[in-house]
Amino acid sequence: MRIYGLTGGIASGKSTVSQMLRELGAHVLDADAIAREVVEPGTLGLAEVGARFPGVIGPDGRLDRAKLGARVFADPAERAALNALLHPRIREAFLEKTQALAAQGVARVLYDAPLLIENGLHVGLDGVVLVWVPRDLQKARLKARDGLEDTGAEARLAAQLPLDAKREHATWIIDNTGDREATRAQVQEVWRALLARG
Ligand SMILES: CC(C)(COP(=O)(O)OP(=O)(O)OC[C@H]1O[C@@H](n2cnc3c(N)ncnc32)[C@H](O)[C@@H]1O)[C@@H](O)C(=O)NCCC(=O)NCCS
Ligand SMILES: Nc1ncnc2c1ncn2[C@@H]1O[C@H](COP(=O)(O)OP(=O)(O)OP(=O)(O)O)[C@@H](O)[C@H]1O
Repeated sequence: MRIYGLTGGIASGKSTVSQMLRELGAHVLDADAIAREVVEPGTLGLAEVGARFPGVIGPDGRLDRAKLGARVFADPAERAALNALLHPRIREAFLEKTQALAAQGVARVLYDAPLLIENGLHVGLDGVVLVWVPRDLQKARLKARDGLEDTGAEARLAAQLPLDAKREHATWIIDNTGDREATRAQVQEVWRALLARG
């Protein structure tokens, strides 16, 4: 089975591209979704996060994501601590899901992961698709989508490698500056390239 990375940055348009790829028949595994599964109520992941970050589990027993986000995006050391707890679990769940797809005979899978390159996970993959936008547009879309003030948006952008620095690791770059149809045309082209590789 071939494994491709699908990356970008916060609010660069990965989910938009991933949805378009799914419509074309691609299998996409979503790291953000896996990151939620590993802290579902009753998991060891949630227990460990609750022990390290007191007060982030709400009265309903669920993770208060806004509270934890405010803490970790404001402080690199706190973020590193959360990453150390969750990234190995996310990685393990990704490998399990990939193996299950391989056992079903699926020919290729894309791993949609915002921190793919930051975490060195692009090394050894069959290729990397980067969803790129200029930084000012990335910030504007982030603020609009998440209702963030400038400081909050800057803190989140600072937690990731700039998209411009990710370009050198990309096999294909999808420029998501234009409208959705302009992006869809590029997605179709990349999908054809993936199919051509077998
Ligand atoms: C801090 C948390 C609780 C905030 O939750 P929230 O629902 O507000 O955001 P969500 O999970 O949807 O993430 C939104 C975006 O933030 C960015 N982001 C999330 N975590 C991180 C991180 N540790 N470092 C840098 N950027 C991050 C990504 O671009 C992601 O797509 C959550 O993001 C989390 O648990 N992060 C740690 C796990 C992780 O690294 N996830 C990223 C994918 S592996
Ligand atoms: N081509 C586009 N034109 C206009 N708006 C867009 C376009 N692509 C995405 N958006 C909007 O920009 C925001 C970010 O897109 P999306 O959620 O796909 O990004 P993402 O990379 O998956 O983000 P995250 O990693 O933070 O979850 C969303 O509000 C989305 O509706």
